[in-house]
Amino acid sequence: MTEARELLLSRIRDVPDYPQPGVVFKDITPLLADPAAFTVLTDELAQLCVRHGATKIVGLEARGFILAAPVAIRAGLGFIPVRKAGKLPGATLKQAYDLEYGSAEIEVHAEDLCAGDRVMVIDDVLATGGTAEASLHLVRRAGAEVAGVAVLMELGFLGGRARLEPALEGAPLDAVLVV
Ligand SMILES: O=P(O)(O)OC[C@H]1O[C@H](OP(=O)(O)OP(=O)(O)O)[C@H](O)[C@@H]1O
Ligand SMILES: Nc1ncnc2[nH]cnc12
Repeated sequence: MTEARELLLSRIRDVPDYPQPGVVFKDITPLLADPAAFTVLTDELAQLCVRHGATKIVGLEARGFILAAPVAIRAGLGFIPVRKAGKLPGATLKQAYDLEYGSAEIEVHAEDLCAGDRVMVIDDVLATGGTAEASLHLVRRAGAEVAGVAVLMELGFLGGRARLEPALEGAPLDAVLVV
């Protein structure tokens, strides 16, 4: 493992039985509090966006926002928020999905994405893949193309990559860390 990955891994805290028994929650707040680690991560994700020819960055509420916003600035691209339902004021597209500990709906402003956009979706964790899968459906329903999905951490034992595979339609899924 590279020094950069070791640094990132060391800044992720395992919280057992949160938010429900049997779940090990991957807490990224120690990483966010360390400017060196946060910078390493931002640079790595921004490089992926450039490599995959993205023209817009989508961040997934809420932890995805924290990572995607500095990445968008670093990559020189616009940031588009995908929010939990009921938060965006304009006309939206909405998509329901299941995640490791419940179910939810996400939305995007329909006017924020359009044909010709190549969208990189950024989030902190890929667990079951439900959130990322729903976001890819939103991106395509808005008429845009998927450049890729990039996450800080893939929880390999939950099989999110396999679930996401059909929705990727050949676009890359990059995880900085696989645990
Ligand atoms: O792969 P999945 O099983 O869909 O899980 C991954 C999603 O779960 C977490 O978000 P959560 O909905 O808990 O929201 P938060 O970022 O607001 O804490 C995480 O930030 C991912 O978005
Ligand atoms: N185990 C987990 N830790 C952090 N975020 C998550 N999102 C879904 N599952 C998660």
